[in-house]
Amino acid sequence: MIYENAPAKINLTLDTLYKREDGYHEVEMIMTTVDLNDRLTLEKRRDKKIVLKVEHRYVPTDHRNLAYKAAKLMMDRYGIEQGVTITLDKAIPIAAGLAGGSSDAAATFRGMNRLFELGLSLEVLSELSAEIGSDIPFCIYGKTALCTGRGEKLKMLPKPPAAWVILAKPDISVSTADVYGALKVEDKEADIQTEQCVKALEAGDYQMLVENLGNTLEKVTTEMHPVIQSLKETMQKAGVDAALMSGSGPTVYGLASKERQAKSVVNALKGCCKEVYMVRLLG
Ligand SMILES: C[C@@](CO)(OP(=O)(O)O)[C@H](O)COP(=O)(O)OP(=O)(O)OC[C@H]1O[C@@H](n2ccc(N)nc2=O)[C@H](O)[C@@H]1O
Ligand SMILES: Nc1ncnc2c1ncn2[C@@H]1O[C@H](COP(=O)(O)OP(=O)(O)O)[C@@H](O)[C@H]1O
Repeated sequence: MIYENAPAKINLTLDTLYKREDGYHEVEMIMTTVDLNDRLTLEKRRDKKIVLKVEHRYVPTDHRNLAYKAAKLMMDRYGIEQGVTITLDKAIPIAAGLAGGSSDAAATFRGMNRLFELGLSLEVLSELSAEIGSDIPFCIYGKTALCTGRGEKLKMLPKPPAAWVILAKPDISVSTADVYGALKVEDKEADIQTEQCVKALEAGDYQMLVENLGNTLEKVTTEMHPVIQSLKETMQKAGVDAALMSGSGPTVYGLASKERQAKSVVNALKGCCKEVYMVRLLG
């Protein structure tokens, strides 16, 4: 039996450059992992089936699940003659902008590689995984990276300085495709400081980092769901060092350097958001 951890990610930056001929957006974004993890176990089966066990109302257990897709792709590509039972224990909120499904898929790629002793490098897994999702290559490594192209081209970066992350997931689901679909040129007015953010990571400068977070999709999703703005304001009033929406949303995260500060942000969110997590940056 193989165990794999699937950590959530947050976007420190997300800049959309232009819409490409293939319908995807060319992006430039810095992502890092946080200590909120789905857990997976993988076991071989004698038949050729992929059996996925997940106890969650909104998570499919068939070919629509990204972990299922990852297992199927590995079996087809590497001619694996046995099947696999994957047990998935979800902790990351669904359709939240935290790449839960992508991270599960990445963990499945790594797990299948180990279970069937394929000896593939993370680089090979990362390249293969781009066939089923733009965020999965990043999740294969699960560290801190500058992601370009449609998100699949990676340049690894130093991990961010230690900090607490408060995640607030409002009770709504957001489709990534809908958010990208609603993006207009005017939404790009916000200047996203990718380069400054890279420099802050290279210098290990927390203050510089929190001053240079940004996400072009925040405006788009906030127009659909104004609750995002109010969560951000609640966090700011409670004294976070920075607050931002992650990915296509709707999760808003706040960064805090001190534990006491993070706890008071969690308290301030009571009553306005049911799903709140206080975790650490992993990077
Ligand atoms: C916004 C981000 C930021 O990290 O994440 P989430 O909010 O989903 O966590 C990603 O760009 C999401 O990546 P991922 O969720 O893997 O997207 P995919 O499955 O590849 O694509 C879903 C849909 O989003 C749109 N899409 C995705 C990526 C991209 N660079 N441009 C796009 O326009 C396309 O309409 C595509 O059909
Ligand atoms: N392993 C998975 N975990 C969660 N959702 C999944 C998974 N595989 C496929 N999905 C589907 O993908 C959608 C978005 O998944 P998720 O990765 O949680 O969101 P996001 O891309 O915003 O981080 C969900 O609505 C769900 O139906």
